[in-house]
Amino acid sequence: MPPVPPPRDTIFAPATGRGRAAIAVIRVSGPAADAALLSLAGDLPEPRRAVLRDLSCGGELLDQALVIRFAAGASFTGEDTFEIQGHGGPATVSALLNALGALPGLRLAEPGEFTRRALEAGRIDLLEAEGLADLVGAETEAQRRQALRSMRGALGDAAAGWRKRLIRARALVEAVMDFADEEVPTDVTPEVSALIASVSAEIAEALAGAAAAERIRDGFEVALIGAPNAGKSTLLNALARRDAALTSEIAGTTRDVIEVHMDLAGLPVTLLDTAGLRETQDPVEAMGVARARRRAEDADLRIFLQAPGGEGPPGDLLQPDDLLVASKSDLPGAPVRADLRISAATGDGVEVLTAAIGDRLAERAAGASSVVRARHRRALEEGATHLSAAARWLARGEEALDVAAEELRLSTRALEILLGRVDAERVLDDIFAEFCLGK
Ligand SMILES: Nc1nc2c(ncn2[C@@H]2O[C@H](COP(=O)(O)OP(=O)(O)OP(=O)(O)O)[C@@H](O)[C@H]2O)c(=O)[nH]1
Ligand SMILES: [K+]
Ligand SMILES: [Mg+2]
Repeated sequence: MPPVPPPRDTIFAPATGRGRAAIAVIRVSGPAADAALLSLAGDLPEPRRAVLRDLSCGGELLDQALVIRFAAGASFTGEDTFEIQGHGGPATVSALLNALGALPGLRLAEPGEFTRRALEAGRIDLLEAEGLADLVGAETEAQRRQALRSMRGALGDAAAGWRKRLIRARALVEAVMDFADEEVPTDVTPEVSALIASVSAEIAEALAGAAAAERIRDGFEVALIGAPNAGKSTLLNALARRDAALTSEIAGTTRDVIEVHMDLAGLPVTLLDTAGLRETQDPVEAMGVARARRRAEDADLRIFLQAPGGEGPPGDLLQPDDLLVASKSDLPGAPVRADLRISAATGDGVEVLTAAIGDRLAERAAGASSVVRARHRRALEEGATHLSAAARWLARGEEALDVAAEELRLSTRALEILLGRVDAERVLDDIFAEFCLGK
């Protein structure tokens, strides 16, 4: 006899954020959900109907709340589920959570556990779960749009289509192999080659937009660089609208890289304030300068600041798209070669600079594909590698058909890993660690 699976816990968690609020939503899912609702509300309402109920525990009234019940098979998790839309005060939420925790078979959910159950029940697939995690975490407009596309299956649909074509390609190759010594009815090589070429081209196109998509998800890095006292930290504070970095008239004030996260024209941006670039005998400042160079090199965009009479741009750090900014435009001094002029002290030109940064990043963001995670990119790169190997073996003719078929199988497998149809367990913990409680 197969071992009997242990009875599944019924899980509950607040689905809305902590703190004072008009309404808090608490979600409950699992086999004991109906019994729990019956005990709290005194009856079992019809599914998918919002009903007002007095919720009590041991004769004590806890809240008057809206309750919605979802039956197994017609809920997000696939299980019996109900939601309480109660009053949002922290004490009310605590009282409801305590009451739920005291009921038999109920326990607090782990982060992401509702979504995990939805995935296990086949209500959503791995890529949709990832999109959902991104949507819950989305802080800017570009992230919201991208996550919503992921959640609605943008990459999943494409990958499923590629997989189908590659399975056909492999079936064709294997059919020829089965005819080994007989007359092959038709030459299938042109169709197989065409299938491989078209899928390869589409994967290559998706991969070309991966870097931009990953940036939209994780944020673009923009580094402020320049000589000491160019006004980098003062500009950072002006852009962040808060005192994020120390500023002073002493050259070499900033040492560590200071990061400020912000929403710039709908795009997620991490601004980096860095140590002023110069030769220095001070070992700690020298470490700061080395760090500044490293981070500036890795950043998506560099803003080089030059104050009147200040040092010009270093030839080795700047790239064609970077911005040259003349700083402290309120001060007299010989004009320097620059894309624009700003004064962080008066605020002059700061908005123009923000717009220029936004334009440059928006141009890059426009090239984004639906390959939003490193996991997706690696799976597609692997698939593409096996596809080009398959194409090479196919070109060798009949004696290499079995190797070509094997390479086609491996590329299909890479797509299945992407889709979460194989090997999903391995990535689940990473994905669900990102979720907040109650999702
Ligand atoms: N007049 C004027 N002074 C400025 C402006 N921006 C910064 N300053 C002054 O210039 C000095 C240096 O500014 P910081 O922001 O510390 O310069 P920094 O580039 O971060 O310097 P390090 O961290 O030492 O590399 C401070 O005294 C600022 O008040 C500006 O737009 N106009
Ligand atoms: K300074
Ligand atoms: Mg500074």
